Amino acid sequence: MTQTRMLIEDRVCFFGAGSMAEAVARGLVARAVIAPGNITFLNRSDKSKLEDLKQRYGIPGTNDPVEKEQVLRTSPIIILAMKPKDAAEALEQLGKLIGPRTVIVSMIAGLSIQTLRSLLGRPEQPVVRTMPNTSSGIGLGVTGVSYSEGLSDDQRRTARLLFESVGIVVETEEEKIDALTGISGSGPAYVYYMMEALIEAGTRGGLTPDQARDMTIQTVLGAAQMVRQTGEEPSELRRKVTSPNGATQAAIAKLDESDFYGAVIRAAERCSERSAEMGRELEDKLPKSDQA
Ligand SMILES: NC(=O)C1=CN([C@@H]2O[C@H](COP(=O)(O)OP(=O)(O)OC[C@H]3O[C@@H](n4cnc5c(N)ncnc54)[C@H](OP(=O)(O)O)[C@@H]3O)[C@@H](O)[C@H]2O)C=CC1
Ligand SMILES: O=C(O)[C@@H]1CCC=N1
Repeated sequence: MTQTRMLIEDRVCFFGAGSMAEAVARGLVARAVIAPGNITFLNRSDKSKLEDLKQRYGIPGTNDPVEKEQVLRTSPIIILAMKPKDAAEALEQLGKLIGPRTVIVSMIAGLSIQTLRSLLGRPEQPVVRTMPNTSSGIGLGVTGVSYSEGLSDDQRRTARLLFESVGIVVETEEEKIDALTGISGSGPAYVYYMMEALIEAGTRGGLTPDQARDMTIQTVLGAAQMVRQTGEEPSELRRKVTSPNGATQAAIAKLDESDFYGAVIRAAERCSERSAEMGRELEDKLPKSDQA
């Protein structure tokens, strides 16, 4: 039997098997970018999660310390997918296992390339810092990407392909990744929050929960597609909904009373700031001599 050639033939390990690792891996497998057998999930304790991932996507995983070490030693691409609070310990372990050509792809919010390399104890390791979002799981992700020096063209291409296969990629200077986190990394949560409120308003108005949900989904999808397909600015499209002295104008006035527009901007800015703070908290774990 001939095997289909995949876009990525290298083995990829997700160091961490939570929401974000699952979203990216699910997209990669669904789009036949990489064979499930060439991916490995690693976690610490949650064996049932690994079994569930194996069943749903055919991707193997382990939380056995000896097997984990073996996978980390031999994977040419390792995607860091643990929470920032767990990163220092994991990177200290990882630094002792990898070779100089292993590509480390980090999805960890706030963690700079420099701090990451210092925590690994490998100042020249090829590193790709990314900020994806969970919509990668359905091929509609947005991923910000920054590269360290020392990556070959092939390594860059493969890293880019990992995320391009599950959405759009925005290559940017590393300083902009925290700002990007405030828009696209966390952005889905703001949209879901607004959807929660719309569903609640619908049910308060007498619609069934299912009706309110379906209407809210289609409204958000339709509005996003309108911006994309018409090429018009959101402000212009909003104007077209808003009849003078009509119902929308009354609704927008209510939003303005609560400074909705300002609140969204402040939320995105606070998110970016928090991302940078988390990075500094990780930097503080380094010996003083290694801190920037
Ligand atoms: N969720 C999101 O929308 C986004 C998240 N990110 C970033 O992605 C990263 C992961 O987030 P998320 O997926 O939400 O987190 P989750 O809590 O869902 O998953 C974290 C995973 O890391 C594992 N883990 C922690 N320490 C270790 C270790 N030493 N060895 C092996 N596995 C370990 C956990 O295993 P166990 O459960 O067994 O302890 C768990 O599987 C974070 O750094 C976050 O900043 C970036 C963009 C968007
Ligand atoms: O909440 C967090 O810290 C991560 C970063 C972007 C989305 N989730």
